[in-house]
Parts: sequence; structure tokens; C-alpha cells
Amino acid sequence: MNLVEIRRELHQIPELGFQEFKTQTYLLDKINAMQTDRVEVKEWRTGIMVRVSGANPNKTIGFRCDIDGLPITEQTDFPFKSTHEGQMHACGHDFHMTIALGSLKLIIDHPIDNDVVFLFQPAEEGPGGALPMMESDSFKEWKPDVVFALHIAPELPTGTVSSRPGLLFANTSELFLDFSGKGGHAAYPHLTRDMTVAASSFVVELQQIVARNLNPLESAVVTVGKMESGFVQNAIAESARLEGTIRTLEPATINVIKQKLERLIQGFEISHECKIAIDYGANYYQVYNEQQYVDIFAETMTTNNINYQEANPAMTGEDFGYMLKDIPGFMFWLGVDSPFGLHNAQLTPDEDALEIGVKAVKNTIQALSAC
Ligand SMILES: CC(=O)N[C@@H](CCC[C@H](N)C(=O)O)C(=O)O
Repeated sequence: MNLVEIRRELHQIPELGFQEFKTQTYLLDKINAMQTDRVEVKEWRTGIMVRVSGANPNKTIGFRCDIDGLPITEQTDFPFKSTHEGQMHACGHDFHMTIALGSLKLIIDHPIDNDVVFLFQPAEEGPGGALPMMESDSFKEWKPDVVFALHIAPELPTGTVSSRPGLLFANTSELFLDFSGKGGHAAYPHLTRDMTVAASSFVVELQQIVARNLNPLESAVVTVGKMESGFVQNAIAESARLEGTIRTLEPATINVIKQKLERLIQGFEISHECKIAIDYGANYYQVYNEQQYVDIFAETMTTNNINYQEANPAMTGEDFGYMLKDIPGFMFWLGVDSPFGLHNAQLTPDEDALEIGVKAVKNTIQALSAC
């Protein structure tokens, strides 16, 4: 299987959450080409579940990958850059899918005792595919006893993997705020309520929630990643929109931040004479790794000459956290040595990491089967 070719083909067709139609067709073609009588395939919305029957099964091992891209315009000069304007695999899901396909092929070609389920999950970047996938009858029928997943890590060297027992990724909540007030002519500010000014002040004030309302020992991040307002240079904007995300290490801290945010909104509605509608979008539960499985993973990596390094918790979010809330398992970082990080329009992961990822996943499945 040519992993680099597959990754490049997938890289060219990034699609947003629950719109991964071309991606699903591409994956199904590859999966169907591996079909044997031990392989069953189910489609779930734009995702896919594949079960490979073991020779003598008494449990099911699950490996999950995410398949969606981001609304980011790629800024690389690669001949295989995204062909979908304004969309990019800027979070490495092209790598995750390729590694899942490569490992699936090895597990089909080299049968193990236990059943293995490969989950190609849509919409990780939003609105979240893990939870609805888990609620499907297909998932319940093939529910794994242990599950794991990986994520590329641009800041780690190729050949290194990393994880930790306990909390790996944060709790997250999306944040969408719509400001509306009385717009008008740029020359008459006293007759209007300027939503560009209101939203700009709000972004600055928002930072005080973490800095001045939370216990400094409770880690949290509030980021506004997108801001829009107005129509033209010489009119005062009647509307503005902020799009962001809240991240915390403790699940309960998210609610503390939301309460403070809502009080801030009340104050802004009075002082700026406007309305502010709030939508929390998708909320993801923390990724919490089971010690026992991280130990097996670390030992398996060392035995297979892959460098294992203990990770720190990160403020990234992952809806895989919902799977780990229900099923024991873990997630790990795969080093891809990119000078540009996740969600950067110039992310350039090292393709040598594909082989290492396949080796890590295949050997981990075998180790989990044997334990
Ligand atoms: C690994 C990673 O980068 N995951 C995303 C998950 C996004 C969750 C949601 N859309 C949000 O922004 O809260 C991340 O941004 O961490």
C-alpha cells in the first residue's frame, strides 16, 4: 500500500464535518479493495465502521480516526495542495485516515485472535461526530472493549510518540456571539450604537475572565478565532459576530466561565445598548487515558524501537474524549516534525511518520489483543 500517495490524495479533498462525501467514497474504495470474508463494512452518515473478525475472539479492539478538514485556506505550494477552496486538512486528519487504512490492511493480511473495529469518524472539528456515532445501533453492535486513537504532533520529531496516563486533552466548548444594535452613517456615531466597537471591547474584556476570575491553579483558555462586523467603510456596523472556544482542564470550570461570560453579556447589553445572542455550539469532554493501556502502549513502542516520551496535558480538544468516557483506552501523539503547527495554513507534516504511525497502531492492536 502506497501510504504517501493515499495521504496526498486525501489531502486534496478536505471536507467539513458531516460533508465528507468524497472522502467517504475514497475510503470505501480502498476498504472494499481489501475485502475478505472476515471483513464487514457499515456506513454511518459520512463515516465508516469496519470490523475484522479475529481467529478466536473474546474481545473487540477499536481504533478510531477522524476524517474531516477545517475551513482554512491552504498556503503551501505543494502539487497536492487542497483542491477545495477555503478548506484544508490542517489538523492532520489526512494522516490519521492513511494510518488507519495502512493498519487495517496489515490486520486483514495478518489475522489476530480478537476482533478489531476501525472507526472512520466524521466531524471531529465540529459539530462533533463521536457522540452521535456512539449512539448508533451499528456502533452499539460492534462496541469495542478497549479503544485508542492518535493525533499528529507537529512539535515532536518524526519517530517519537507520546502520551500520558490521565488527562491528555482539555474540556472544550465552542462560543458564538451575535451582537445587534442600531447602525447608521459613519459621521453620526451619537445616533447609532456601534457593534464593531462593542464586539472589540468584548474581546478584550473576555480575557479578564480567565485572568481575573478564575483560580490561577485552574487552567483555562478563551480564544476568539474569528470576528466579523459591518458592510462598508463609511457606515457604523449594526451587527457583529465573534466565534471562539473555551478550554479548561477541569470539566466544572467550563460552567464557571460560562456564568461569568453571561454576566459580562448582561453588562454589555446595558452599556452598549445592544442585544447579544449566545450559542455554545459543540462541547467536548476531556480525553482521559487509562493508565493500564498507556503502560502497554509505552512498552510496545519501546519494544518496536519507536521512541516513547511522556506527554504534558494540552488545551486541544477532541470528541474522542466521549469514547474514552464510556470505553477504557487512550490517545497518543505521533511526531511529524512540522515547522508550522496544527490549524496553521502551512502545516507540513513529515510523510516519513506515516510508516511509523502504521507500525505503532498495528503493534498496539496486537499488544491489546494479547493482554
Ligand atoms: C486536536 C484539535 O485541534 N481539535 C480541535 C477540536 C475542536 C473542538 C471545537 N470545534 C472547539 O473549537 O471547541 C481543537 O480545536 O482543539
